[in-house]
Amino acid sequence: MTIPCMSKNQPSMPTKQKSQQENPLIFDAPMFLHRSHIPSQFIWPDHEKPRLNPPELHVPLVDLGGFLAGDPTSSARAAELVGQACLKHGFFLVANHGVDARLVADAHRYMDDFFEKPLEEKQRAQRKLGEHCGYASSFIGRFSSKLPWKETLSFEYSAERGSSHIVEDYFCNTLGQDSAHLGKVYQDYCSAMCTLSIGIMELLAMSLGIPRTHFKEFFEENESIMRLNYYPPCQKPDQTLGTGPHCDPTSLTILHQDNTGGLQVFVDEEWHSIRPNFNSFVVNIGDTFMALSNGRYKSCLHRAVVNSKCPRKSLAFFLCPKKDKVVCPPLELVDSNNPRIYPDFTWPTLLEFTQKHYRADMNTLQTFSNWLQQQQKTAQVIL
Ligand SMILES: C=C1C[C@]23C[C@H]1CC[C@H]2[C@]1(C)CCC[C@@](C)(C(=O)O)[C@H]1[C@@H]3C(=O)O
Ligand SMILES: O=C(O)CCC(=O)C(=O)O
Ligand SMILES: [Fe+2]
Repeated sequence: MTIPCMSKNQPSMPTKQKSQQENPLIFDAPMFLHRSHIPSQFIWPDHEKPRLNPPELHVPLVDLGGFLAGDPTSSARAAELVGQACLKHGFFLVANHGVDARLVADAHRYMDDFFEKPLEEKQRAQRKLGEHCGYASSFIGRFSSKLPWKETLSFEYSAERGSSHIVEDYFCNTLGQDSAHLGKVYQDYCSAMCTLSIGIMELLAMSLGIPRTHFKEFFEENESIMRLNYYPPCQKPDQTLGTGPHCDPTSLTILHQDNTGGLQVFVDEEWHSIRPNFNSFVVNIGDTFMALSNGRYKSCLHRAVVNSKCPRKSLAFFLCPKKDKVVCPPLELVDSNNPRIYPDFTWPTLLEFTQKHYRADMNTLQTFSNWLQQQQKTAQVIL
């Protein structure tokens, strides 16, 4: 399958994973802390460098208490707030969300357990080129420039019947039995995120004026991605980024950031910070939901900045539909005034596009749509 040359975002083509010794640039953050400069691969272009003290974005705080208790008035109010946020920038906060505070605290605490392990232990879960699960340190070998100042651990969560131990099994099989406690916490955490996501999907449907079970049923057996983001302190935080500007290609992101701060959203032509709030989750819609809403709601450009004082941690749960689900907006959202914007696709096709052919940024969905239609034309010519 020939891939038309992508923009500069095209990741370096998959090559044999270099061993630690062969790879001249290992992102073992403490190594860099005592150097006066950071490696050039981590220095971002001037127009993308973070600015000091950005304005704060006042993101709507949606209280889910009444909705979760089944109160119709509170549910309608919550749906209205969600809809207003999604028409503006696609970001909102949820409070009284029903997720156990101890579980959130453990999920953060256990991140330290993992990311403070010696590099060779973390590399037991080394992410392979072209795959989306595993441990990655700054994506060395995957991208050749604009490397993010972060380490990540990503793994799959499935709500399908019979997959209730998928996260625990991943930790045990990948990191060994002494990481079983990590697997248990993140299994429970992902299960709580799944429940919260399905509730938010009801509110999104209500806000779009379609049956409240529509998206709930679409995502019932979701096969989602959990990502732990660990941003080590950086001595030149004004020269690099923890996570580059992007829209999430996924459907819905439920993010919990620690009290350090660093999440920024691009609204009204300017980067805005989102103040940390340990008792709430940051929720944003992604490209796949933008396609499901036929473009009514926009997935929003965001990024993460780092600092020189302390590490920053965030937990991102990316809701994704079951592999065989076709991403196609409900008929209520398509008419002569609102023609289809994006082609039908399945999530695995978009995911593979971001893992093998295109570094997710602010144009992923449109670039993917163009690529998919080109592929389909090529296939028709061959047949
Ligand atoms: C499907 C995904 C790809 C990324 C992780 C999830 C959702 C967000 C994507 C990402 C964070 C967008 C910015 C670029 C990226 C490479 C990163 O910085 O991690 C993206 C993730 C990825 O491709 O691994
Ligand atoms: O760490 C953050 O605050 C944002 C991370 C993010 O956007 C992502 O992982 O997609
Ligand atoms: Fe993101």
